[in-house]
Amino acid sequence: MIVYKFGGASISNIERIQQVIQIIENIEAGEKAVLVISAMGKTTNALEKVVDAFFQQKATEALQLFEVIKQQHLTVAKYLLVKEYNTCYARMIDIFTEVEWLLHDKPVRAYDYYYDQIVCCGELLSSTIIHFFCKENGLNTQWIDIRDVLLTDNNFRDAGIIWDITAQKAQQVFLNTAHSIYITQGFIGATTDNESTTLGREGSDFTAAILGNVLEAKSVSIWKDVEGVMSADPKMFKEAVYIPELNYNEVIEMAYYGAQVIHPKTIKPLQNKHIPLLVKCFLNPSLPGTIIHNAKHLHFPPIQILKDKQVLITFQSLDFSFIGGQSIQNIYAFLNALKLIPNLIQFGAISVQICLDDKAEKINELAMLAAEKFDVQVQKNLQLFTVRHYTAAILNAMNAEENVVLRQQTPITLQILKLQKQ
Ligand SMILES: Nc1ncnc2c1ncn2[C@@H]1O[C@H](COP(=O)(O)OP(=O)(O)O)[C@@H](O)[C@H]1O
Ligand SMILES: N[C@@H](CC(=O)OP(=O)(O)O)C(=O)O
Repeated sequence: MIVYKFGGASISNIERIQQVIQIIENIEAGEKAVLVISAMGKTTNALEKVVDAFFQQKATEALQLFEVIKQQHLTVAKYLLVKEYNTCYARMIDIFTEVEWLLHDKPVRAYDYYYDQIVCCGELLSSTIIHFFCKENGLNTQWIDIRDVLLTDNNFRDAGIIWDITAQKAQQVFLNTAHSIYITQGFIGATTDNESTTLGREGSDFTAAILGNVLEAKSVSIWKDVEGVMSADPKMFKEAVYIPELNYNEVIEMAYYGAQVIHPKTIKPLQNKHIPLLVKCFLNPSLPGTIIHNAKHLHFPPIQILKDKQVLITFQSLDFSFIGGQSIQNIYAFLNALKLIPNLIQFGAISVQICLDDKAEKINELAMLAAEKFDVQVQKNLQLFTVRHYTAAILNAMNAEENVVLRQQTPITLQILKLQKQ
């Protein structure tokens, strides 16, 4: 069994979908494969706007925004399909209708619940189109609604996987049937009450890793628009170089510090079962891509990661007492309650500074909660720049940087938090 994940960029237009079909056609005969599909292009962003309008009780606007998404998907299906168009159309109408029914109601539950019920249709639609396009091209694919397999808790928008039931269902669905190529959705799941859930933005990589784990896949490949994992985002750093081989440790660090190429939750399920992760280029499938596995003693180039929209919170004791175990416990309790993960922490005698992603509402809540026990200061509009495996030249250049509010250095990792250029 192999798992392939196709992200939004790989299916963002008709030409790219045609390229993806060639990759699927090249899967070796007799090999079982699960194809995990994300929503096309920026569909999830567009669906988020539908959710916002619906939740603000702007029903007409929500329906209009949804109509645009509908037409875009119908146009793609119409262009790609002839024989299979009617069946595909009927399936798409079912998906549209489910959302439209909901949009005609008034919101009575929490925002996150509606988010998941609406946003999940992006992956349902894209996977339906790809499945029928495979059939149109003579491939005998089987479409699976992942919501019947990947079961989660009801923590909408960041649902937690119920691993044992998911493993059992995945094995029943994907291993006990004669089909060889399955098409399913990334990013979405369902509760045991059949309510749709999502796993967090960009969560399709995680879905591929979950399925790889429970199906004990030979490998998981994620198909991207880059040659493989690079030493930095090539859209931001011209000097970025391709890295042919990485280990799980390095990638988990990169993802944690904000490298956007792989979702941070992807590595653990694969590392736990020693399943290699391949990052491959859909624009040129013959390129080797990057292999991520258990390798030791690798030599890495300097790896640079820029994370925008950071905030620095300084918690200072109210009475000049030292920051000790109890105060740290209090701060961690606040962070845990709000599900906030620090990107950087620095201790002083009577203060502690924590850098976090600027999720405005949660940051305000954190500041309010902590104000009872600390003097709290919040500094916004910051950028976290991390370099792993830095050289002397990089160290000098980073030491010369201006507008730095925090700096941290270990023998491997150098980080500066600086004012974001407006
Ligand atoms: N270290 C890195 N190596 C390669 N690509 C990176 C890196 N950091 C960020 N990226 C960006 O990740 C993009 C691919 O990821 P993404 O667009 O999220 O793919 P998808 O939507 O297909 O999952 C690349 O176009 C690149 O700009
Ligand atoms: N469509 C979802 C899930 C996802 O993983 O997408 P992509 O593979 O395009 O990053 C999102 O945009 O968040």
